[in-house]
Amino acid sequence: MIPRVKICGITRLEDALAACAAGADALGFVFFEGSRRCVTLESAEAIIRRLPPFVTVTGLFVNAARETILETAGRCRLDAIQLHGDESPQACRDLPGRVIKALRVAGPEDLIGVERYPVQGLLLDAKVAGHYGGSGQPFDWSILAGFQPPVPWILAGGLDPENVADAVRRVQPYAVDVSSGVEAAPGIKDPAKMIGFVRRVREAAALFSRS
Ligand SMILES: O=C(O)c1ccccc1N[C@@H]1O[C@H](COP(=O)(O)O)[C@@H](O)[C@H]1O
Repeated sequence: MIPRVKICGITRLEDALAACAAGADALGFVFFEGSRRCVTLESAEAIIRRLPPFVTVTGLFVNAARETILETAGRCRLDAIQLHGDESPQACRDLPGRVIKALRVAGPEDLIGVERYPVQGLLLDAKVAGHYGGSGQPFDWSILAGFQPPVPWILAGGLDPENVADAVRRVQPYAVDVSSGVEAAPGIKDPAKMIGFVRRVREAAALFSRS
């Protein structure tokens, strides 16, 4: 299977269109004021309105109020909601539509009990003190040996064009999610890095399927 690619932390229309041209399957918008990639509702709405069809739009939230998420999801017509804070399984259940729960991972103990989350996808990001995510740090992928959650899972955390092929080959996720690794500066994407990232994912998956 070829992993889907989500490029997260979009703040500008030109970056969104470059990500789509590079072949991203999904784009992510960070609605968390503590992030250097935070986008306003108005900007996100304006960008999303200009996107081509068949590119999925995800909104990222950190411990946000349900009403805030619902309003943002409605106005931006989000296809999926990514919860990147300390949201409980019940908070995930209380949201409509497709929900992705992000988990911060440092060791095998962080993978225990993931089946409690009633979501359509799980995202694994590095656990880094002082960060809810987007740290640009990878975690030790070897802890994923034998990881078989009941829903599709997404690998995130410190991925970039140099390491993503190795990641895909080693852990075979449903999707990969990248933010820092394809940036020129926080919140500013680098078109060449996005092209390289998508290409490496597809090449790695093609090689894997032939071996
Ligand atoms: O990007 C952020 O600033 C951010 C803030 C708070 C929670 C999550 C955030 N980003 C997400 O974290 C992962 C990994 O990002 P990176 O590739 O290591 O930079 C990804 O899903 C980002 O969208």
